[in-house]
Amino acid sequence: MNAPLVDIRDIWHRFGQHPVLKNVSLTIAAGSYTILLGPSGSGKTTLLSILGGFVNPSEGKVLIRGQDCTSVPPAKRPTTTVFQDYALFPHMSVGGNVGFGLRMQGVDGATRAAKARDALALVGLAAAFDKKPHQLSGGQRQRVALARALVIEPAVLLLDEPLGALDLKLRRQMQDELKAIQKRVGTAFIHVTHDQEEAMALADHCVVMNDGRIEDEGPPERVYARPATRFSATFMGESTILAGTVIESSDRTSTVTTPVGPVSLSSALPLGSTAALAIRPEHLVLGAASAGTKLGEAAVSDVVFQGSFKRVLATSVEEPSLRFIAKLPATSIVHAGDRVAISCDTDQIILLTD
Ligand SMILES: Nc1ncnc2c1ncn2[C@@H]1O[C@H](COP(=O)(O)OP(=O)(O)OP(=O)(O)O)[C@@H](O)[C@H]1O
Repeated sequence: MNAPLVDIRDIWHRFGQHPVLKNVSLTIAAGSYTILLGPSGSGKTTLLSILGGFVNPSEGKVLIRGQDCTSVPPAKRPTTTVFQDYALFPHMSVGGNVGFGLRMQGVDGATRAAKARDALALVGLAAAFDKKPHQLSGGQRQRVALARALVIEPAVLLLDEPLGALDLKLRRQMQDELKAIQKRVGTAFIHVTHDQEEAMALADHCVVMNDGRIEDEGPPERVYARPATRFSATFMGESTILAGTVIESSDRTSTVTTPVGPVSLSSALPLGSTAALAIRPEHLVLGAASAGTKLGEAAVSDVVFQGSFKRVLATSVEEPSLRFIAKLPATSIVHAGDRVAISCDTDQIILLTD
């Protein structure tokens, strides 16, 4: 197997007494798009700052291309960071901004201008070379920041909430562009966000962080379909969670008591252990009799039309603290106040390990 481009080993980080990263290890493959996803305070930015050389970890190592970079200052390591506020120089032209890093490296003016033009072309802004940052839109300024980072050809590009300042529509547009640019240049991107849709749209490799630890990591399709933990199942997309105890177990099957009655699974689990089951919204069936697992009756509390589908919230009649979250076709006829039978395809029940 090829050595990873970035190898993060056993990182702990404390601000004062407070540990914000707790034994984080992670490898990043060359050419990959990695998303660090997690709620506010989970340690994403701290990890990115350690990768960029802005923060020295309390313990652990960062190797880039096999070299120990843990204590190497930002300008001397093969990484560049794109910050959320872009940090463009307002008095300098777009071309000057993009060529700035090369100027710091002592590259001559003609080469700088040529490389800055190429980098601007790469992000679709060739015509903006002589403009000033204030003449550009938010999305364009974001692309200038990206060109400025890419022009110095880093091995790893670090992006801290790069789309955070954009409105939702532009944000989704820029996601497509970011992904296309990353594939074009082939540089490894490591991108911090708390937006799970952004993670699913962009990542080859998604790292779910919670309270200073990595909860789950893998291709977003895998993290979504088979989340490793309960946190991952609720943070990367939504789930209905049923918690219970294993009351029957054989070589290949188990039965778990849940607030809505016993549920059989095709996995062997230790008798008496606790289990959490997650069901994705698109796998819940409302109303119509289903051949799958019956989950009792529920009262529909809210129906939200979302264009291509309806998001339905319903409260279990058997266990009022249990809330079902379902996603139904936009044409479904369902109203708040309806009482419906709930079921799901047994094969789609996700067993969570924590
Ligand atoms: N310079 C600092 N001094 C003290 N505590 C800090 C410092 N920077 C971050 N923290 C704390 O470390 C924890 C992790 O912060 P971090 O910014 O890494 O999280 P995050 O997941 O990136 O969150 P957000 O999405 O809000 O930026 C938080 O509890 C934060 O308050």
